[in-house]
Amino acid sequence: MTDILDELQWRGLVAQSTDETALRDALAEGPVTYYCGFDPTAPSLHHGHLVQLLLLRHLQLAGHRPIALVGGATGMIGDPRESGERVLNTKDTVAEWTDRLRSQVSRFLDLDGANPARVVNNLDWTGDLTAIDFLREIGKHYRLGTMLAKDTVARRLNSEQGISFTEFSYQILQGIDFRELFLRYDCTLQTGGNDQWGNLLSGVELIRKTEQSSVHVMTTPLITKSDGTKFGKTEGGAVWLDAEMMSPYAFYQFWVNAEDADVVRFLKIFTFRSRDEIAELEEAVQERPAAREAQRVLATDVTTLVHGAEATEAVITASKALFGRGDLDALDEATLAAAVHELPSVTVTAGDGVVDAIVAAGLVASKGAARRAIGEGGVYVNNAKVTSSEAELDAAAFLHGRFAVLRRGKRTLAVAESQA
Ligand SMILES: N[C@@H](Cc1ccc(O)cc1)C(=O)O
Repeated sequence: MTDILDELQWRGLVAQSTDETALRDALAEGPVTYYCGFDPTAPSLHHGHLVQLLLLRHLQLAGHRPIALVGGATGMIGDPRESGERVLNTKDTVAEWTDRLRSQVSRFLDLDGANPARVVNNLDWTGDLTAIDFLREIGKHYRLGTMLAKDTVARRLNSEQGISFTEFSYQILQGIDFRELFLRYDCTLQTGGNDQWGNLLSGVELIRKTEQSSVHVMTTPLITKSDGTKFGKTEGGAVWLDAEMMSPYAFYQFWVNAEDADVVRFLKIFTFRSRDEIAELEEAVQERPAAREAQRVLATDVTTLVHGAEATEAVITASKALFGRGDLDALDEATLAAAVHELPSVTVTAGDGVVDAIVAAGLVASKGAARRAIGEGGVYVNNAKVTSSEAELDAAAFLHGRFAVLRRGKRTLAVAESQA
């Protein structure tokens, strides 16, 4: 069996760790209990959390014991971020989002078997902690100099806005969590994004001081794109894992649009494909980039992982149908709505001319160009070739009474939406 740390390093999932040799030995010796925390700062996890979930899963598949922590307590405080002080959410909101995250993370881990995952909420041990106990029993172990030197704190301290005592204290809460999980479950490894380094060490130091034990941390690198733009930025903000916040169709599109220069790196990080499979896909990128095989594997695997096989199949069927390789009539309304959601759109009334619609949708520059395109046989409504410049979008053209898919040539799409 390959060394799991080697495997994770090969995948590009490791940025830094405490004593690498000791960690490697610990992972080789037997099952290690490890954890990663997720704060309810939104109703859903996103692409950044996905990296952490994959790391948890890889370690679980290698026989180790995961704990996914949801931050019912830390979510009420807020991890200091560079952009400034957070607005506190109500306790009800935090509780609701914590529940949602709990069920989301559970889907990525095996809750049964020989090394089942646990899902815990840090409110269970932080909720009843009194201010006096917090200051006497925990606060005494924290040196102000160390706390102030933490990257995120230092940056905020030097910003115009500064940092509240509330957010400044966050690192202690995360330290308490690691110690609690160490005491309860013999958890000896915490993982997280590289921006979490300071928070991870908080627990390492607390456990060293109060339990005279040494534990490990390991971080994942920030995922970057080769063109320098931010990974995971879409029109709707983040790449959400919740199907209500980002349709599986849009989710699939995000991955299938990965650049050739990024796709192999993303396959290693976001899929469970083997070295051989990835080597083959790498060759495909070099030899047949236009076929986008690697991108399709990436998008299919990640969408299947997050939304399941059935939703993924529906997405693939829909995107084929949009481009004329399948039956648009067969798509259910929700799938079709998701599929046309990101297309340029024009609102029309039944009876409007195709020429006007494709001009308004931006598929052609002018009415003259529209007539020429139709004359050349390059305009389609719902995949049927338009044969006359006089053609109209009659009521029957609107799928589910709502959408007519307009296409210019092979690839350029728009949607005409029927006025309600
Ligand atoms: N601070 C982490 C979340 C977290 C919360 C509690 C923990 O014990 C660990 C991690 C983040 O913002 O991503």
